[in-house]
Amino acid sequence: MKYIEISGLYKRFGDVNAIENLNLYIEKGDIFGLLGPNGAGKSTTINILCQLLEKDRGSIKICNEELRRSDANIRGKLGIVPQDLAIFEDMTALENTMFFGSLYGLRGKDLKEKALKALEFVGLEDTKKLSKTFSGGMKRRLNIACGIVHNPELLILDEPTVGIDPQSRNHIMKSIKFLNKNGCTIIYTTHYMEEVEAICNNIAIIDKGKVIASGSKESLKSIITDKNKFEVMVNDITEINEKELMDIKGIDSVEFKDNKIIVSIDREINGLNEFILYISSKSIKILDIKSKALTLEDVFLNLTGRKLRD
Ligand SMILES: Nc1ncnc2c1ncn2[C@@H]1O[C@H](COP(=O)(O)OP(=O)(O)OP(=O)(O)O)[C@@H](O)[C@H]1O
Repeated sequence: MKYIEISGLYKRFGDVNAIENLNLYIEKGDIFGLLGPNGAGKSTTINILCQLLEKDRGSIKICNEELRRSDANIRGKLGIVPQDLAIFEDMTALENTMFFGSLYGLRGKDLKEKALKALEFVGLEDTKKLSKTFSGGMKRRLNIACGIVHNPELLILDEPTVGIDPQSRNHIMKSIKFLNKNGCTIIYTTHYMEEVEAICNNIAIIDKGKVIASGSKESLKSIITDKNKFEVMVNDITEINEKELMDIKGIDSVEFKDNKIIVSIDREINGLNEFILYISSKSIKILDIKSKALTLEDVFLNLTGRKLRD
C-alpha cells in the first residue's frame, strides 16, 4: 500500500531550486532511505512533509489523503527527529522527553510512563544530569527519545548520526530496526550510504532536488550491472598515477586505500587486462585481486559522475 506519495514537489529559496519536480512514494512498514549529498534537498523535502515548511507547488498524500497545512490528525501520527538537536540543555533527559510528550497531548501518569519507556529504549533511563553535560551521542539519543515518546506510526529522522561515536551509532541503528519491527514506518535521511545499506529496504537517491533513482537496494545496484569492481593489493602504490589509470579504456573509477586500488571496470571492454599491463609496466607486484560487491556509492557515482561525499 502506498503510504506516502509525493508528486511534482517544488521549493525555491531565492535563486536556489532546493526541490525541483520531486516524486517518490513510501510503503507502509518501510525503512525508507533518502540518500543524497549535502545540499541535495533531503531536509527541505522532509521539512515540507512534516509541515515545518510550506511547499511552492506539488502534492503530498498520506494514506491517499492530501496533506493539509496544520493537519492535527497527521501531526499526532508523526515523530520527528530533526537534524539540529531540539533539546533543552538546562533540562534533564526525563524533563525533555516529558516536555515533548506533552506537546503531543500526553498527560499525567501516561506521559511519565511513556517518557521513561522512550528513555529506556535509547539507553538513557538512568541519567539524572542536565542535558548540557551529555556527550554528542547521548544528545542524539535523547533527540530520538523526544521524537518517539508518543509512539508515532511514522518516524522521520534527519541525519540522526552526524558527529557521533560508533557505539551510539550502532545503538541508533538497532533502535530504528526494532521500532520498524514493531510497526513504525521510518524515513531516514543521510549521506552515509553504509547506513542506508545496513537498515533501509527501499531507497530514493536524490541530487539537486530531484530523485535520480529509487527502488530496493538490489534494484538500484542492478542499474550498474555493466560494471565489475575489483580490489587489487600491490606491493607499492606510490608509482601509480590516478590520471594514467583513468585514461585506460573501460576504467570507470579508481580509489586508493592503503596499498589497495579499488577499480571499477566496464564489463564490455576488458579493461582488467589493460589495468594489469599498466601495473606490470611500472614493475609493481600484484599481491592479491578480489572481486568486490557494488555499493550505493557506485550507483551514485555512475548516475552523477560525482561522489556522495567529496
Ligand atoms: N532556508 C533556506 N534558505 C536558503 N536556502 C536554503 C534554505 N534551506 C535550504 N536551502 C538550500 O536548498 C538546498 C537544499 O538544502 P537541504 O538542506 O534541503 O539539503 P540536504 O540534502 O538536507 O543537505 P544537508 O545534508 O547538507 O542538510 C541547498 O542548496 C541549501 O543551501
